[in-house]
Amino acid sequence: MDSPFILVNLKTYQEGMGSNAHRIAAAAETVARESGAVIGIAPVFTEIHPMSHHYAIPVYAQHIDAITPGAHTGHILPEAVRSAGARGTLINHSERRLTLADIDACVQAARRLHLESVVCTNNDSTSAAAAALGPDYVAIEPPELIGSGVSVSKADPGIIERSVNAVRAVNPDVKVLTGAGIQSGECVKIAVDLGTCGVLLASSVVKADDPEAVLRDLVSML
Ligand SMILES: O=C(CO)COP(=O)(O)O
Repeated sequence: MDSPFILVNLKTYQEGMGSNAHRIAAAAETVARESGAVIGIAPVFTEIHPMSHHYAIPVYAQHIDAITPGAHTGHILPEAVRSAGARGTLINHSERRLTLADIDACVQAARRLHLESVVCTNNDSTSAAAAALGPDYVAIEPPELIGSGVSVSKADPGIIERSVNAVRAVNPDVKVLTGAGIQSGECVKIAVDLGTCGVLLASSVVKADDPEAVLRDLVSML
């Protein structure tokens, strides 16, 4: 198996901005180096460039828009994310839902620009639909557990298992992540044992007093 992948979404939490964001990125770099896990970070757009240039960790955008260069105002151009140094991008996060047509266009734009695509889904049917678009990753996150402090690995392992099976049946090249309430090494181990290649998480790291300790715990059982 590839190295496990821990992707930390800083969202727009106050605790994930400015110097806090850099503290989390530095912690991710340290723990990734120590453990061999791949720890990525998805900061606000304006931090993509500084983070991708200062830290030896992959940096992801939280969203891209399904547009090409031209007359659009206030959109997130995939080419701009790429040139800011992003390794990849989330697409269709629960807090930034897109139409199916736009998800497809975003996956195609990411492929064209050599950006990794992480399409977020809310159940096993949408996981299967997302896999049909051929992204690099599908990330299953039950919306009701996001930010709840209740881990999908413990509260709903069935949705992870069904999504892994659904994605494999449609396109075995697509890797699966899971998220929502992930907070410990045990949560990550359950997710990996169920066939995912890692987790997508936010609050347990972003809001922690000691993000490095939480990251170290997340990779402790791999
Ligand atoms: O939405 C998420 C990651 O993108 C999950 O958020 P929490 O880890 O805060 O539940």
